Amino acid sequence: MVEEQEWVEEERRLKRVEALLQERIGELEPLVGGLREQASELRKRFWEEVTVNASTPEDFEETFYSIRQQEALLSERERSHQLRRRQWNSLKRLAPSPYFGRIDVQEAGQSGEEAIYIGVASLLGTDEMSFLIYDWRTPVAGMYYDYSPGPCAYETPGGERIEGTMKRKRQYRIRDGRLLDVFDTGVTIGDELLQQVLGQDADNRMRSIVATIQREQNAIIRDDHSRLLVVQGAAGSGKTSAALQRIAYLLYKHRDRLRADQIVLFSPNPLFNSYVSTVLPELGEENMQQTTFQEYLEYGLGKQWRMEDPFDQMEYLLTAVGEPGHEARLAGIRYKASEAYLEALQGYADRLAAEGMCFLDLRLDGRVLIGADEMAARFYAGDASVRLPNRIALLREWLLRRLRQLERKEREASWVEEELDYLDKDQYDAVSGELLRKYRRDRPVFDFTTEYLEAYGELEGTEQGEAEVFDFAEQEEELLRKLIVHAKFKPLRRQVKRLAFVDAAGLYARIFTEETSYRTLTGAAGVPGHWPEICAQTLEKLEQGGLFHEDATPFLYLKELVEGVRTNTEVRHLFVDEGQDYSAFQYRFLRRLFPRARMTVLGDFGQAIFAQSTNLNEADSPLLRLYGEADTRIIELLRSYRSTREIVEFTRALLPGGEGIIPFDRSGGKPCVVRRTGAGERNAAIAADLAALEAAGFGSVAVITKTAAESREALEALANEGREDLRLVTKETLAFEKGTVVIPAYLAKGIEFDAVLIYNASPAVYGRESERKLFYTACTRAMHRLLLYMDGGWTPLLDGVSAELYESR
Ligand SMILES: Nc1ncnc2c1ncn2[C@@H]1O[C@H](COP(=O)(O)OP(=O)(O)OP(=O)(O)O)[C@@H](O)[C@H]1O
Repeated sequence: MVEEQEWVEEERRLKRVEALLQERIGELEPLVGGLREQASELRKRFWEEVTVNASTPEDFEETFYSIRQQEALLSERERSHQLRRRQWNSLKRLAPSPYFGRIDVQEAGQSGEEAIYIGVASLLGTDEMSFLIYDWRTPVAGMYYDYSPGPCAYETPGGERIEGTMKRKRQYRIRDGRLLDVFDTGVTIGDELLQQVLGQDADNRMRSIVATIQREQNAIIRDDHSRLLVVQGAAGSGKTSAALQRIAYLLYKHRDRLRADQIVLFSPNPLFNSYVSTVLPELGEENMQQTTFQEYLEYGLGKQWRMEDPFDQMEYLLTAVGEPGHEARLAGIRYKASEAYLEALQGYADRLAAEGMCFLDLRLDGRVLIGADEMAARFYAGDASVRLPNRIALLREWLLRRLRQLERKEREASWVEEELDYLDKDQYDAVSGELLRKYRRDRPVFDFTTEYLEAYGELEGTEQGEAEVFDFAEQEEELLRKLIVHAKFKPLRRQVKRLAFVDAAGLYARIFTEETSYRTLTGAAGVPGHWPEICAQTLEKLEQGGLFHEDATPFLYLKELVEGVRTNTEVRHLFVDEGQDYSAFQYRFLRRLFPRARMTVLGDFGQAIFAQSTNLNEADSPLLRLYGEADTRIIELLRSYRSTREIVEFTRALLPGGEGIIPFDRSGGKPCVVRRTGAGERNAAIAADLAALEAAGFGSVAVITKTAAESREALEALANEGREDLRLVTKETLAFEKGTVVIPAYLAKGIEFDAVLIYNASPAVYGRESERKLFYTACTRAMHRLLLYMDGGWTPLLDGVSAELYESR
């Protein structure tokens, strides 16, 4: 707290700022409403104000200018409405808590010092020159996060370095215009304030953290130079928070050339999307585009594949341990995630330039019209130096031409005759009537035959009029034949245009059938262990029209090597959250997909629960190779903010190397290990604890299970204990809501709860070393309370944890 005199001054200043804010809001309010009405009125009356007359060239010109003038007026109104509205919005956002920080800085060579107040938007004084509040994203405000009192510096937008001395650093807590606290702070940004913020209950939405951004987080937010920024951060260290503030920063800094839709965030699941969706709007920015990798795969591969999603893959791996084929599947997943496999596919595609392309027959009612062999012959007769996708495009053009020829021939086929007979009168009339109408339009029809000939000639591509006089009925039949065949060939043409004549599945399947040729592809690296079994599993799945999750990206990649690459050059910034869950293969894929984007990857290898995970910051991480070390920056976050000190001390003991994780000093009870005999007693204990936690005011509580199957089991068991109100979260759940939920660990990733109850921490559930990270991920979701239940023995994963770090009951 500060001296009384200073408090009075701060209050006085706050009042002044507030008065100004209210005045500005009052001035803008009618304008914002008024302009919007004017613009919408103008839009409604757009055509009334325009004189439309096209009788003479002069009239036409006048009409043209009249439209242009209206258009210009409208867009000017709309622009100024948008600008005013933005100003008004930011003033409204400032009003309840205009600023949260202040630094007093004396620039080198200047005598006086300036008090720089920092808030979520800027506010100019009445002179329109001086800043009463600086937006937290301005360069000068950056010093607030980067320095403690003493020498400081910042870089102007022009790149000039300004040095000075920070004389004071102060924090405020202002709510609804009332000054609640003022702290002068030293090294870190107000531990007191952070204590208060972190001590609050979990929201059903992520919160903005601008007032308490820590120095190491600020480095992530304001990194302007790296092509690839990798953040390896412990659970709860603020990676997702920093990513969202970074997006807000980028949108502010590059506001004249970067739009929110040019930023894409890949998130772990749809539920997470809803969890983070309010942060940017709270900061006055639009949300970026959000997607999951799975969504992209579905878009890229279309609907014809029954694609396994990552959660089903995870369920299989967790539940089928020890079953035949499990190990091979795991080996397959790891191999298919690797750069070696990506390179093998490239080699395979290169070889296809000379031989081995697979095509699919084009068939009409089961009859081969153009055979795969014919296509292959045509394909390989072409110039071998032309790139594969271009050769496919040439083949496509050839196929379309061939189809046109075949279509013409087909008109004489007997099935057409039959179809003609089956045309009912209505269809008949409709078809011929439609045609005739088309060609008679705007013209009085005196000579039926001439009309007909014209239409016919046009369709045939021949000159009309040369032919002798036709019998109409005969011609009509010919025309109908043409239409019938044309309609019949339509799906074939569409198929060809969509390149469906390329047998992508066959090409992919080949890799798993020809071991010898495959070995030559992989060179010295050879194929992974369990190869014959991996082949059998993959082929079986493909034959069923399915695709394992681990095959989806490689399959799409191979398809694109052959058919042409899809890229998105609009996107400028790509954010990958839970980055440890992406494979080296997927990173290479993403880089190719967004060639003009900078990438920010945030993750925690301690939470690498998927089999294809990537270690983000180890010495030979594939991420370092992605853009090269010179263009890559790695930042490590070790301080964990989410959980109490006791929870962090407990959870870090679960991880080898976890000692490096530093808890933020916020106290709560120790984690509690509850041991009961038998599932019935365990469930009763959970139900009783849930009631106690809710009664204690914890609004967001999660019973975390290992799998979806266990979640269903828990839901039923707890319902039998009288808790029929619990909500089950599944991979289909789209919106995150407060309350008490039952959720599998892998869906709780990235999300937090006031209290977490580990449904069953017995060895039968968490018995394997490979489940350590999943267990760790589940436990680290807790902010204030962590309880673990077991019947019978302990999970061996707790063996290394000192008994001092938890309570037993
Ligand atoms: N500087 C900060 N000030 C206030 N709160 C913070 C700060 N940094 C992080 N937090 C809070 O800590 C919690 C964890 O943050 P976040 O979810 O961003 O961490 P994470 O590293 O993405 O975690 P995980 O990897 O476990 O999902 C959130 O409640 C967040 O608001």
